[in-house]
Amino acid sequence: MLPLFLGNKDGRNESSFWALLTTVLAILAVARTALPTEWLRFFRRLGARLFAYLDPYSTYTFHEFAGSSPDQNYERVKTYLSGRGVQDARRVLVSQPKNASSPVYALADNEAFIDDFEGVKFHWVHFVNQRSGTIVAVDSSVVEETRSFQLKVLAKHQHIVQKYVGHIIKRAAELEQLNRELLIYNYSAMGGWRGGKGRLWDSQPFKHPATFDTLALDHQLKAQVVNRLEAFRKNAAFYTRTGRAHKMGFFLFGPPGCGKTSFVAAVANHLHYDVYDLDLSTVRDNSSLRGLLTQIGDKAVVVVEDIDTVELPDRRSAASTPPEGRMGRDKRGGGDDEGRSTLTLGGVLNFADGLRSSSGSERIFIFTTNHPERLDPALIRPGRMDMHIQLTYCGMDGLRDLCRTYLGTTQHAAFAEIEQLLASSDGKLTPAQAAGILEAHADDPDAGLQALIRRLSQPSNGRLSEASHLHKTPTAAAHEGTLLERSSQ
Ligand SMILES: Nc1ncnc2c1ncn2[C@@H]1O[C@H](COP(=O)(O)OP(=O)(O)OP(=O)(O)O)[C@@H](O)[C@H]1O
Repeated sequence: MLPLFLGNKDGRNESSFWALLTTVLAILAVARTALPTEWLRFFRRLGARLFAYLDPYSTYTFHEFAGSSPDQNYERVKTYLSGRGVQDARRVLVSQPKNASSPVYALADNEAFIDDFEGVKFHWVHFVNQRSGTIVAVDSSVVEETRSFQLKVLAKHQHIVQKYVGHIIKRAAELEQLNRELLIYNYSAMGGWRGGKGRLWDSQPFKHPATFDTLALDHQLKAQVVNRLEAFRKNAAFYTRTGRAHKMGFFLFGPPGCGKTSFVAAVANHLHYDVYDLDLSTVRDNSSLRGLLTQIGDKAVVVVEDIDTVELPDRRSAASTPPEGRMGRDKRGGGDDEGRSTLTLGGVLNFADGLRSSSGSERIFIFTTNHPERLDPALIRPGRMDMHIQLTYCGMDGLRDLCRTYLGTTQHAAFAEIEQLLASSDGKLTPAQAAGILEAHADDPDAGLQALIRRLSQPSNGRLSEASHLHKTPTAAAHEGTLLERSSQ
C-alpha cells in the first residue's frame, strides 16, 4: 500500500498518507488516555501478534567491542563460523594470526550464512559499517568501523538459542586449540638453581613430524593406544561426572632407537597438545618439582625421558623423611650444602601421582626408560600409569609402516623373505636402524628392501642391535639428543 500513497507524481497521494498517519497517531494518543487499561492491554497484545506475524524472527547481535574492549563472543562466533560457514560463502576473508599453524578463513563483510543446529536454521550476517566517530581500543588501536554478527532465528525456536551459543563457545575453543601452533616447553634456569632462583618454563615451536601413521608399531597395539587417546579426548564429560582427574599416564620402555621419543611426539600431534619436557636431573628438590607441575598448562603432554638416569635416594629414606622436614629443607632454597639435588623418590612419586590430582586438566604424563629393570618398582607399580608399552625391535607391522613412510610401498614380493628373517632368532633390527637403511634407498624401493634383507641376514645382527648405542645408523645418530633438539628437524 505504501507505494500507492507515495508513488503519485503530483504528490496528492503522498499528502493523503501523511494526513492519515497524523490522524491515526492522534487517535492513538487520545485512546491511551481515554481507553480502559484492559482495552489497552488487548490492543498491545494484538499489535505484538501482528508484528510477530510480519517479522517472525528473534534477533541477537554480537558486537566486536564491549565499550573499548574486544568482546570474546564476537571472536568465538567468528572462529565458529570460520569452521562452518566459509565452505558455502562466496566472499571469504583469509588471514593468519601470528600463533596460528594454518590460514584462518572467515565470513567477509556483509556476507550471510545459514547454520543448522538440531534441525533449527540459524541465519547469520556479518555486518561492517563505518563508525560516526572513532574509538580507541584497549591496545591503543583506532577503530573506525563497527563490526557485528547478527543472528536471526524463528521466535518459536528461541528456547534453543542458549544451547546453540554454548555449542558455539565449545566448538570455537576446540578450533582455536587445533589451529594453534604447538609449543615445546623446557624449563629455563633463571640464574641457575644453585643460585637459588626459581625456574620458569621456556617455550619454542614444536615441529616433530612423528604421527601414529608414521610410527612403526604393532598394529593392534597402535589401534589400542589411538582408541584410548580418542576416548580420553572425547570423555571430558565422563571425567567431570565421575569426579576423576582428566589425566592419563604412559610408561614407555625398550632399547634405544625403538621410538620412545617418536611416540611422545605422535601423542602430542594426535591430541594437538603442547609438550613439557622435564629433565629430572636438573630439578633441585621436591618443592621445585611441585612448583613446575603447577606451572604446566592444561592440554599438555608432560614427558620425563630416561627416568632411570636420575639418581634418587632409595624409597625407604624418602618415605621416612617427614613431609614437614622435606618442606623445611626446600624452604631453605633447595639442594644440599654442596649444591647437589635433594630430589627424592618420594617427590617423584608425588609428581607421578599428580596424575590423579584434581589440579590441571587434560594432561598426558609419559615416563620413558631404556632400562626398566633399574627403576624402583614403586614408580611403575600397576595402577600408577594407565598403559605400560614396550617399544622394541621391528616386527612385520612396524617394518611395513616404515616401508610405507620411506619407500611408499606396503606390498612387495620381498616382504615374505623379510617376514621369515624377522621370525628367526637373529632377526633383530631397531626401527631407527631400519629407518636409516630405508632412508638411504628412498628413491629405489627394490634396493631398499634388498638392503633390509642383507642386514637381517647378517648372523651378528641381534648382537649389533643390542649394542645399538655403539652401532647407530646415521638416522639414529642424527636423532640423538633431547626432545627439544629433535623438535627442530
Ligand atoms: N617406532 C618408530 N617408528 C618410526 N620411526 C622410528 C621409530 N623408532 C625410531 N624411529 C626413527 O629413529 C629415530 C630415533 O628414534 P626415537 O628417538 O624415537 O627413539 P628412542 O626410543 O626415543 O631412542 P632413545 O632411547 O635413544 O632416545 C626417529 O627420529 C625415527 O626416525
